[in-house]
Amino acid sequence: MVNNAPVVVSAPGKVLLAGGYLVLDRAYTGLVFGLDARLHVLAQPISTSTGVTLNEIVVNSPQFQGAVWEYGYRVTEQEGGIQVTQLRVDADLNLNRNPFVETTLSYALSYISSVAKPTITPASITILADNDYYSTPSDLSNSSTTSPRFHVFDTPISKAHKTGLGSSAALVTALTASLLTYYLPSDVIDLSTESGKRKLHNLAQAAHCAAQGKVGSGFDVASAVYGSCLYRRFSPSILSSHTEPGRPEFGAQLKSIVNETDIKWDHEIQKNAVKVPQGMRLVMCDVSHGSQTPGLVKQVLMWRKHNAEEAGEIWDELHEHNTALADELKKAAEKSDQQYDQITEHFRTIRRLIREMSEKSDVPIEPPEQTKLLDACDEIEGVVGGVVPGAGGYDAIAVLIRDDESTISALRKLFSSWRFMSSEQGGEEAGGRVSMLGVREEMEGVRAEQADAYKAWLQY
Ligand SMILES: Nc1ncnc2c1ncn2[C@@H]1O[C@H](COP(=O)(O)OP(=O)(O)O)[C@@H](O)[C@H]1O
Ligand SMILES: C[C@@](O)(CCOP(=O)(O)OP(=O)(O)O)CC(=O)O
Repeated sequence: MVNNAPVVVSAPGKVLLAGGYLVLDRAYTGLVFGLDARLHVLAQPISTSTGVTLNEIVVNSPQFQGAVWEYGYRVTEQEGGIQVTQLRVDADLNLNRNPFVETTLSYALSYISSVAKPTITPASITILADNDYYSTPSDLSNSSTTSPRFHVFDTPISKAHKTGLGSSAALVTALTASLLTYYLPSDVIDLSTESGKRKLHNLAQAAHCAAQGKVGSGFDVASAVYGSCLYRRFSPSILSSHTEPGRPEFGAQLKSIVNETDIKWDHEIQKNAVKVPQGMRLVMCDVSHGSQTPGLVKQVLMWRKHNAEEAGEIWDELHEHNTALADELKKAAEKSDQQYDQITEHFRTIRRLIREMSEKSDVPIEPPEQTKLLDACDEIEGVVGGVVPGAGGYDAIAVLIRDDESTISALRKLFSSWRFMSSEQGGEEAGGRVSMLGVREEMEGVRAEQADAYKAWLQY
């Protein structure tokens, strides 16, 4: 029996410490850490005083201006699932759409109505992002003022400066999880079990790929569900042949894909392979106004295609050190006499190989400005090693450090005077600042939260 009591689910952000690009290919794995910056999604019955029509789901993201999206929904014929339509869209149809929210609603509600026949009652959904997902003015000056739990920005979400922690994957995962928990009884899906998590993973990957309009490796959704892990991707063909929401058979096809009725998903999640030694932590640093690097993946893959042998050698060597890094971290976490020299060596080799890949492909994965910054971090006592995470470029660095005040304040001091010049931005004036985010690694993935802790956002 479903009681539609308020539900809150959170999912972590991510950093791909090792395995960028390689993880797109099933032959390789990615070392991904979940982060303690979470995206929280509240689902609750809608309060009728807002003049809600019969079948309506209202989603809002109260940290941003104008971030309210209202949707109508209806059951379609021929097992098409549930069709979701945005209501009251402005004259300019593109004006205020949120493709990640809209697609996730279509996918999750279609799945829900295909596995059981619950009444999809009107609901209010609230999205809250931990502060480190976006640069706030206090980050930019590296000051240590205490900020409210959920910072309210004076901009629309499209203008917020993202710090690259994977907000859309965490949002899609937490939204999917909260809808599943809100509408389905626990004997149909229970997210605290392995099989429940697996279904959540499959459904969130399907929704995230559809919303993005492309099939990435899925490491971000995987870590949002499972937390830190060594990840091997699923075969893209699993998601290549289903129809669109609202079309005949969509609901039935989605149910079969998510429940693995015909085809088994072949992703691999190794939770046990990933550890951080006690007394160490990851630090994420954001380069404000760093250039966007959307074309990197295309260019790297094109280079690999045309230089298969050369690329293959670099990728195999990189993979060896990526997995060795994970192994050494785990070993250091499991024994008491802690020696980090091997870990430092793997970081350095990984960086050398990434630079080689950058040069050969002519893609700025670890561009010279990032090399300078990472080298300067390496000089600090207590820094074990650092890399450009994920796809690299100018946006961020990730550093493994000894978790003590002296290392952290030495890094802060370094960043406080650092002016970042990317050649793409050109000239002295364009220097961005580097700021240390408050986030660190976290092992846990998706998590059911106590609704009481979100009282200020509950309608009753
Ligand atoms: N707090 C939020 N509230 C509502 N939507 C969000 C929020 N955070 C992210 N999103 C959705 O995710 C999109 C950002 O996704 P994307 O550009 O892929 O960035 P990221 O790399 O952080 O995942 C936003 O445009 C919005 O649609
Ligand atoms: C290149 C990649 O392997 C890693 C990209 O990692 P990022 O962390 O840079 O990704 P975004 O959050 O989308 O910016 C692509 C992939 O695995 O999908």
